[in-house]
Amino acid sequence: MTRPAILVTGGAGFIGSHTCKQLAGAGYLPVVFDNLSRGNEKSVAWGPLVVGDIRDRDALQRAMKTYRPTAVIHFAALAYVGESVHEPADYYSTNVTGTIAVLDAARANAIDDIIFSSSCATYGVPEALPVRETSSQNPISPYGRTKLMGEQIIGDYASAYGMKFAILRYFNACGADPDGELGEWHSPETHLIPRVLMAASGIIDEIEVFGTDYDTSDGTCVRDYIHVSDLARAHLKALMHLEGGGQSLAVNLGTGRGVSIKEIVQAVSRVTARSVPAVFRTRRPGDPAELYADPGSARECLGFVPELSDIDTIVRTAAPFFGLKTKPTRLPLAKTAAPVALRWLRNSGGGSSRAGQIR
Ligand SMILES: O=c1ccn([C@@H]2O[C@H](COP(=O)(O)OP(=O)(O)O[C@H]3OC[C@@H](O)[C@H](O)[C@H]3O)[C@@H](O)[C@H]2O)c(=O)[nH]1
Repeated sequence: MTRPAILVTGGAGFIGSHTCKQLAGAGYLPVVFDNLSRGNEKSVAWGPLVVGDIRDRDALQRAMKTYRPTAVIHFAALAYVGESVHEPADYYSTNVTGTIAVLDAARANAIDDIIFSSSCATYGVPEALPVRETSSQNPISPYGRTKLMGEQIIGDYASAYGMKFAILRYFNACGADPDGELGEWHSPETHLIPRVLMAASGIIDEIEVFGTDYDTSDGTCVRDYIHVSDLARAHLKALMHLEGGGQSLAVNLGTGRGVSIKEIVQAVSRVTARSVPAVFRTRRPGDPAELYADPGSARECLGFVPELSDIDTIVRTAAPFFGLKTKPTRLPLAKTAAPVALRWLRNSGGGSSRAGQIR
């Protein structure tokens, strides 16, 4: 029996690749559509790779005509808050124009089910904690605005053209595949947990902690860290929800628990038995002091509960990718994870721009 194909834009990226692995495990064929500008070709291992840019409407059409996907999971985007402030044109072009092109291609091919990567960045500085889906969305960065616009455009397409959507608002994605087949490597790497691990392993000299004077329990920023394999599983649940005739929805994907930067540094030190050199800096512009989700809607609507998102498990799964051993664990970590990660670090220059090639 042929497996139903799912078009996964951005499937060579961090969350996209972990989702492809789970899609394949559940009997789907993930067809990755990615321009490899930030994704990694080595992360595409569970289905075909179409190298193309989401703004290239012809390439999208060709991919859909070739593989006949039954749904689209749309990850492809630029996703650095700081960069979006300095390069808004790139962000509006890729994240907004690109999303419209993906939706138009889906519509032209009678694909009704759309799963969209959104972000807690759409809420801006939250009016209350935990952040509920009904909280007002006032993004404070161009990145956050592009994601909110994406949500609104999808909503309008759904109303007018009979499409159905699952908008998933991620909190802080982190960790790595527990089997050691996939990891987190962004280039440049700006995210907290990978950088703390890089400081622990000596890849960088120290972790810079941005702000120690916030109104939080220990003065550092608090975030809701959710394991990437949990996020991937939520996408699978969202897909099955839509396939089963479920209604369109927009839900937070978080744990409901806030963790401070200091607690992250302590966890890395504890789990890897390494000291983590840290220096304290002034606040990073645009950082809300505290962000954590109310995870209730995802639980009620999708039956989704995180399973790997305690901080020690997050650190244990991510650490091998930075050449770090961890204290004994129940998780079956693959022995090959560290060399793969180190190879990625050396080759972090990234991919090519062979628009529209299908392999
Ligand atoms: O080197 C660092 C990196 C980060 N941090 C701090 O650690 C916290 C987490 O920062 P990260 O950059 O990992 O993540 P952020 O919370 O800024 O945004 C993240 O979550 C929302 C998503 O939509 C964004 O795409 C993602 O980057 C922030 O308070 C940040 O200032 C440091 O103190 N030092």
